[in-house]
Amino acid sequence: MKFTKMHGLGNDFVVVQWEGEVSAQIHGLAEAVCDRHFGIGADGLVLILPSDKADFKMRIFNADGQESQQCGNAIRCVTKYFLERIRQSTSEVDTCTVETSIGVQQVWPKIRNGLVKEVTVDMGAPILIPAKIPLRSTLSRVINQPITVGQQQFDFTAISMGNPHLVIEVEDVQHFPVDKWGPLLEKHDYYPEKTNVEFITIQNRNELTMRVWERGVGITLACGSGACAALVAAVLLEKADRSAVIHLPKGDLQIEWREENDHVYMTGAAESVFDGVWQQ
Ligand SMILES: N[C@H](CCC[C@H](N)C(=O)O)C(=O)O
Repeated sequence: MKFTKMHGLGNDFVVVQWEGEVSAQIHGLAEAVCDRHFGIGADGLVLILPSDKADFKMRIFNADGQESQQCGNAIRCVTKYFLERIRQSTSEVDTCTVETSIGVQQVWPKIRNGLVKEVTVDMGAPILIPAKIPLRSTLSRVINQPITVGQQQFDFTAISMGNPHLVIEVEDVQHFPVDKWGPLLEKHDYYPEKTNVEFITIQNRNELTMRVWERGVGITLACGSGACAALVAAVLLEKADRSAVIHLPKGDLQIEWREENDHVYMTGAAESVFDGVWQQ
């Protein structure tokens, strides 16, 4: 199986232009290729498939083998792959559409000398209704509500970007024990399908810093859908404007939540690292 190793701000993926049907074996394959000692090593396996609704279809499988509904960093990577290797676009600005489980998403890359350096993605509208996240709550939406894990109480905001997120504002995210609280919150029984967990410190109304514990992966260097959820949470907390830069350990994402259509737009880099062949 030919693959391309790619990443968005260090959130890394094995990208495969998939031929034929996707069987149940895909879960075991995802786990095997993502293993950082016995496999290729990645946060996820991403398939590029034909689509009758968009230029192509993307499916994302976490390192634990489970499929997710959404992956912002992966959309930027597969857009780069599609435009450079499939369409072989030469224009400075192009656009294409990606079918994901939330529908058809439009993307706008910046192209220099035939190479895609940065991509803007329409990540759709945030979902706040608990039943659609899904989240066990009798509230109409969960903003800054208490959640307890291991005798520790946090205030959290619950958002879906197609995949579930739990956002907590902390004093100093750079020194926060993400590895201690992330796994407990990921599996909290408020979230029947588990959740991605974002910890944020808000510097000002247009700048915040985020670290993430991803569902089915653990600590990753970046989470695109998580950065969208973090901006939405900061706006709902009335501590941020609708456009802000999100600082992640290895780079920034620009996130904008537009009033006119309620959609969240994410802009950031995407890189190819190497091509390879998976023997097993
Ligand atoms: N772990 C996530 C999928 C990957 C999302 C993240 N890598 C992104 O860039 O959005 C989940 O289970 O929903």
